[in-house]
Parts: sequence; structure tokens; C-alpha cells
Amino acid sequence: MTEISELPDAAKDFLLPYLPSRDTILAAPNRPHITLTYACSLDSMISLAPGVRTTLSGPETKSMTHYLRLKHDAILVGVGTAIADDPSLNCRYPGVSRDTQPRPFILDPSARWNVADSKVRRLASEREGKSPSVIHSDALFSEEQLDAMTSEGESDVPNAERVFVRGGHSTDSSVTVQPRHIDWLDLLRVLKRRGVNSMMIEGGATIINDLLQHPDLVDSVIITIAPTWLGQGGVTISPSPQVKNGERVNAANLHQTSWRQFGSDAVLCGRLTR
Ligand SMILES: NC(=O)C1=CN([C@@H]2O[C@H](COP(=O)(O)OP(=O)(O)OC[C@H]3O[C@@H](n4cnc5c(N)ncnc54)[C@H](O)[C@@H]3O)[C@@H](O)[C@H]2O)C=CC1
Ligand SMILES: Nc1nc(O)c(N)c(N[C@@H]2O[C@H](COP(=O)(O)O)[C@@H](O)[C@H]2O)n1
Repeated sequence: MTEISELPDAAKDFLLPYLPSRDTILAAPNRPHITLTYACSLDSMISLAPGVRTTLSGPETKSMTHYLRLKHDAILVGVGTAIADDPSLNCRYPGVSRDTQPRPFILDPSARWNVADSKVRRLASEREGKSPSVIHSDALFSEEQLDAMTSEGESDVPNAERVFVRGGHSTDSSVTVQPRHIDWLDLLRVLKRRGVNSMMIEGGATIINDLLQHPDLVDSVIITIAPTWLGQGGVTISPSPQVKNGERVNAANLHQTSWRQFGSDAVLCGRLTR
């Protein structure tokens, strides 16, 4: 396992404007500060193939990821990532205490992932991280299923929690939504009410591609770019095409950008343009 080391002060200074602060948290009082962060190749891929865990970050950017985890209350990944990677989702930065560990959230609307057998739950039981919260869409479960999964507020899995969020609803009657789909703002409001003031969203591709088109919900983007091409057939970051006034336009843009080299990798920070 890669050793996580303390970042040099210059690297911390570089990241600082993009980290959650009192001001950014107060600026969006109904939701957590959101940092979208991932590692990609020169062909904008985050893994070699669907379901294949792929290391892109070098030791310096891996350390950066753990520094970022230290600076957020929570981490969120999608169920595709949880199944593919069986991630730890804890912070292994030097000097971290259990209290300062981020809370892992896994977005798994239909309960596909086996949280009981996961590494993240095991690490929580060994006090190496906080217990994971798995987010489900309430629209997909009957009363009996809900009772089986939670009894008097207790989860069916020790050291893991289930959070049921409204799924498959829309305030706009002209919009048809899938029961599996959870509205991002609804979800972020629920997490804020649960005391999450800052959250880093690490992936996977479905979630990143979607959120790149929600500049109103994302406060900063921090991308590690590794000096390698993964090749065709990989999992790509490339948001849906956008058309304005009948013409194809860029799918998403960053502004207030800064670049820095971390070891062999480049790190790009920026904010999504509204
Ligand atoms: N290099 C990197 O930094 C990272 C790479 N990865 C890679 O990404 C791949 C996984 O990506 P994906 O398959 O796209 O999976 P994903 O992790 O993005 O999960 C997708 C699933 O999340 C749920 N979901 C997403 N948006 C939702 C919404 N609004 N409401 C309800 N549910 C929602 C759905 O069940 C969807 O099928 C893996 O190969 C993993 O290794 C993942 C994270 C970071
Ligand atoms: N920053 C970064 N670099 C890579 O090369 C990666 N593959 C990822 N993946 C993300 O990190 C999670 C694994 O982290 P643990 O060390 O197991 O805690 C993985 O699930 C992705 O979210 N990230």
C-alpha cells in the first residue's frame, strides 16, 4: 500500500483556495460545500475498464487525496465504484484521529452493494475509519423491506447505517424521473441536516459526468492527471453533449484554474462555470 506523507507547505497553499472554509460553507447554507475530485489519464479515463480498479495517482497525489479527505466531513462514491474498488474511504494522512476521519457515503439507490462484506465496514469495526452510510431510494422498497433493513432506527448491518432518501420524485410535473434517480439537491439537503458541512465526491464516472453539469452544486473541482494513456475501452470522463440555440456547445468549463506538479502528475484545480 502506498505510504501517505505530509504535503509540503507550498502544495497546501496551492490547494487552500479550493478547500471548504467558513465562508464557502456559509455561502451555500442548505447543502454541504462540494469538492469534486478524481484522477484521470491523458485520454480522460478513470479506469482501464468498467469494474476494474486502476491506480492512476502517484505517491504525491495519493497523499494529496488523503489530505483532501482530512479537510472534508464526508466522502461520497457511487455503488459502481464501491463494487469495483471495495475502497477503504478512510483518511490515512499522518496524525489523523478517528474524530477527524471523514464519514463515507455510498450512493446505492437499490441496495445492490453488499455493505456487510465491505472493507469500509470492516475498517470502521477496527476503528480505522468512520462507519459507512449507504444511501437508498425510498421509492424502491416496500414497507416490509424497509422494516427488514432498519428496525427501530437500527441498521441490519453493524457498523453501517442506511439512509433512505426520496427517489423517483420531481417537483416539476413535466419531468419523468426514474425511481432509482435521486435529485442531487434533495440528497445534499438531507446530508446537510445530518451535520455534513463539506463533502468530497470521488466518483465514479456516472456521478462525475453528471455533477460536471451542476455548477450550482459543486464548489470546486480538483483533478489529478497522470502521465499515461489507458486506451480505448476504459471508463471515460466526458459529460453529455450540450446544445444551446440549436448549436453544439462545450459540455462544461472550469474557470479560476490553477495547476501544480505533484511528483509525475499534474493537478488542476478550478471552479465550474455557471
Ligand atoms: N480514478 C478515479 O479517481 C476513480 C475511478 N473510479 C472508477 O470508476 C468506475 C465506476 O464508475 P461507474 O460505473 O460510473 O459507477 P459510479 O461509482 O459512478 O456509480 C454509478 C451508480 O451510482 C448510482 N447513482 C449515480 N447517480 C445517481 C443519482 N442521481 N441518484 C441515484 N443513484 C445514482 C446509480 O446506481 C449508478 O448506477 C470504477 O471502475 C472505479 O474504479 C471511481 C472513482 C474514482
Ligand atoms: N485519487 C485517486 N487516484 C486513483 O488512482 C484512484 N484509483 C482513485 N480512486 C478513488 O479512491 C478510492 C480508493 O481509495 P482507498 O485508498 O481504497 O480509500 C476509489 O474507490 C476511488 O473513489 N483516486
